Parts: sequence; structure tokens; C-alpha cells
Amino acid sequence: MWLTYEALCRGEKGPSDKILAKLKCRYLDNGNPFLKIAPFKVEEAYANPDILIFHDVMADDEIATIKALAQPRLERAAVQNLITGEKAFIQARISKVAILKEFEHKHVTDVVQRVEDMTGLTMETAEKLQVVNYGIGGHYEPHYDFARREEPNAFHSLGTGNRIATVLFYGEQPFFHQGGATVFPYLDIALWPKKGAAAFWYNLHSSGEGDKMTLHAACPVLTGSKWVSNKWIHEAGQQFRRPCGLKRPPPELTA
Ligand SMILES: O=C(O)CCC(=O)C(=O)O
Ligand SMILES: [Fe+2]
Repeated sequence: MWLTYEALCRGEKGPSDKILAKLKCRYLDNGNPFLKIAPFKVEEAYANPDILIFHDVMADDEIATIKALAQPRLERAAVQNLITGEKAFIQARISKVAILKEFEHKHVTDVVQRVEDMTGLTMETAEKLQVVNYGIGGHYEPHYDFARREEPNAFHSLGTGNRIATVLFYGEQPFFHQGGATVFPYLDIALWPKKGAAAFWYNLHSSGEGDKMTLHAACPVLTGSKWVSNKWIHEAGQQFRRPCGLKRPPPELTA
């Protein structure tokens, strides 16, 4: 897995032609009348699990607002200690983060509403927008966004269940292919950040179990700087939007 992670970061590896041949680009309106006029431009980066790229979903002025709000509040990123639940600083995650509230600025409100339109999922139980800046060498080693079986208390205090899905907006990319890709080592794919685009995937199977294949990483930035904004969407409130499936995935696909 580690060698694949590194090779993907270097741009040396990608999915097979057989997999690529099945991927499509399409317009998406989710049945929303407004979106019939201005549908999202969606590119499939992988199918099953579906990893989607939404193009042009954050405007330049929105990106500028988000950066300006976040900049003075950036703090070193931490992770949660699995046992104590406390904040810990680790070498595996080097970046600076700030949290923005939805009502701080119209641009943030609009972006959060857009995530709802893109995904069809409710934002009522989602975490606040997390803005991340990676400088040179900044990275986040392979990890899951969801709480695994052995961490049942990870999101306990939020009371909104596990992280069902992730939306990751790209606000600035390192110079072309000079690090900073979001890579999925089990799927052999690298998403090269593109300003204004966003990646979306479900972290959980429809059974509610974690999807092992969603392991991903932010590759070290080699030149320039990388900005992303994450919206982590939770399970609570999605029961009519993404109903549970009746089939359980095989144990080797869960985590
Ligand atoms: O910055 C990226 O490309 C991915 C970030 C990420 O996976 C995370 O913050 O959980
Ligand atoms: Fe992540």
C-alpha cells in the first residue's frame, strides 16, 4: 500500500485502461429545477466505489473570501487520539486548518448550500467547513475519514453518527503535478487538484459499514501551496436521501 501511495503521488501509477474505459462525464441535476438550467459538470474518477469530480463548483471570489476568512485563524492541524480522544499533533498530518461557520459570510452559506445541491444530502448534521492550507512538504498520510469499527466513540460527542461522505473543494493547487494530489492507494487513482473543482465520495457502504477502499491521502506539496476546504457529511438525517441497503458488503471491503 505504501509503495502504491508514493508511486501515485509521483504520478507514476494510474488505473488500468479497462477501468478508465468505463468512466464517464455527465451533467447532474438531482431532479432540482434550478439545476435543470445550470447542471453540475461531473467527472467519474472511479466507479464502485464512486469517486466523483465536480467541476467549477467554487467561484474565484468565493475562494478568495474563504482564504481571507481562514488565513488569520489558521492553526496547526491535529488528529484525535483514538484512546484518549484528545487532540494530537502527528508527523502524518502536516497542514494548517481553520473552521468557518456557515453564517460568517454569504459565500460560505452559498458553498454549503451547493454541497447539499451536489450530493442531495442534508447539511443539518454536517461538520462546519474546514479550510486547510498545505505549504511545501505539507501532507496527510493514508487515512480514513470515517470512524472505524475499533473507534466507535470517535464522533460520539457530535451525536450525528459516522461520516457518511466527504466533499473536498480545491482552492489552490501546487504547480502542475508538483505534489499535492489526493490519492487512493487501493484504487490506484490520483486526483490532481484543480482550482474550483471538488471531489466527492461516500465513506460508508449503504449498510453503514466503512468502505475500506476509500483509504486516501494528501501527497506532499513540492512547490507552491495547496488550499482545500472539506465538508464532512454525517449519517443522521440522510435516511430518506440515502436509504440503507439491504445487502451487506463482503467483510474484506469493510473497515
Ligand atoms: O487535501 C487533500 O487532498 C485530502 C485531505 C484529507 O483527506 C482530509 O483532510 O481528510
Ligand atoms: Fe481525508
